[in-house]
Amino acid sequence: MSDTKGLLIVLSGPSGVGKGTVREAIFKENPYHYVYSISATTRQMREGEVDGVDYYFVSREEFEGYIADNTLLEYAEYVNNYYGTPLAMIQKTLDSGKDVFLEIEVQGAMKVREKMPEGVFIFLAPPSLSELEKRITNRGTDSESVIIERMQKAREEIDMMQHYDYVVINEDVNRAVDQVNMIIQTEHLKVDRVVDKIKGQIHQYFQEEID
Ligand SMILES: Nc1ncnc2c1ncn2[C@@H]1O[C@H](COP(=O)(O)OP(=O)(O)OP(=O)(O)O)[C@@H](O)[C@H]1O
Ligand SMILES: Nc1nc2c(ncn2[C@@H]2O[C@H](COP(=O)(O)O)[C@@H](O)[C@H]2O)c(=O)[nH]1
Repeated sequence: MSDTKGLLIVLSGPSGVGKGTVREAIFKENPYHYVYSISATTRQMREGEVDGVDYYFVSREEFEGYIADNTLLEYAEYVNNYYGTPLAMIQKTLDSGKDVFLEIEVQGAMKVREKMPEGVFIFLAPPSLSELEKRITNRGTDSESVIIERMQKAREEIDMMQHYDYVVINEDVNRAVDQVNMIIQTEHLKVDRVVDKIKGQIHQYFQEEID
């Protein structure tokens, strides 16, 4: 257990906006500080994806078992598939002082906000809907009908950006990465977090004297 808890960072926004791209760049710059929360999903594995790295790919029955057993922090049904955040690693990682990154859609992010309002909620927005469609299409991972469904969802999701702490427009990846980094730094420096850290250090000092 660390004297300061890690930060829960929720990066959300429509499919194809670039959440994964931005998160990967941030992890590359600072590989030891962050832990990525690997979600469970019932979606078919895409070419190049690895089970246990990109997602835990499970059947609908398995996923419904997680729901029944309450082992998910949140879950949502998105374009005919379940997606959910396993709860077990989140608290353990935050207690160890590391920041946890969740990369999830909007319904799930709002559920996390209810349960863990101390998290930092960042909405990644596209420069325009036409650019979003271009990105999903060029990624080449989804059929035409799925792209239409994802774009329909995107319109609803963009409407929800006002419920986030921060909105970052991902026009240029490097600029978006800088802005997310700046948000994380700012959140780490917030008074209550710094006070908690000092309290933890003082407590540890006396603990060592007592021992
Ligand atoms: N700023 C950008 N400019 C142009 N293309 C981008 C930008 N950011 C990401 N992309 C591209 O857009 C596509 C979608 O990005 P990515 O897979 O990271 O999105 P995502 O939000 O994680 O999607 P999903 O939620 O479906 O997993 C990728 O091909 C990526 O290379
Ligand atoms: N509510 C949750 N949403 C999640 C989770 N993991 C991923 N996602 C989001 O789902 C959509 C579709 O993802 P894709 O990999 O099929 O393109 C996208 O917005 C993801 O961010 C989760 O655990 N919970």
